[in-house]
Amino acid sequence: MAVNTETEIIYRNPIAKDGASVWELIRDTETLDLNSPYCYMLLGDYFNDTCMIAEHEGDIIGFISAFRSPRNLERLFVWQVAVARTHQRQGIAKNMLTYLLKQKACHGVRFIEATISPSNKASHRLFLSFAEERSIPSTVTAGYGADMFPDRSNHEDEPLFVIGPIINEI
Ligand SMILES: CC(=O)NCC[C@H](N)C(=O)O
Repeated sequence: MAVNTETEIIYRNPIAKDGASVWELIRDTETLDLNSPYCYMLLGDYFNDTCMIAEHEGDIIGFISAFRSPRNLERLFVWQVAVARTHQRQGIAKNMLTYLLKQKACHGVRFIEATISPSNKASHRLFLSFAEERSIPSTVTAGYGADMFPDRSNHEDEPLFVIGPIINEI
């Protein structure tokens, strides 16, 4: 059942204690690679300046994990974007990405990168519309091919989307 949440969403950076709830969110969306609960705790502890939570009535219903490339700080790699099934198609992912890019930790970011598998239609829509609405160029290259994943994992290709250069502040 979709929930109309136009006014009640809270956007904030995660903390380590959010790890278990984020893990449950990713598990329940069934579209992303499910990392360990420990991984989501680490993200909330060490990378939380470039991660974002969306919360509705105390429940975590959205999550973005990202980090700036250690080799090139102008590049923000967006690792995962997830919104609960009950809250999708309401602009929550775009709001999380917009709020994230306005964070002090993202000042100076000129390229947004992400790998998006063909079946991840929601992230396809998010990244391409985000770029189009701001007239920012976007490119797609090979990324991580299915053949890079373990045999029998049935993992899809993970093409690399790059949005940029971002000239003006988002
Ligand atoms: C943007 C996004 O959510 N990419 C997912 C990459 C990968 N399949 C994962 O789930 O970590």
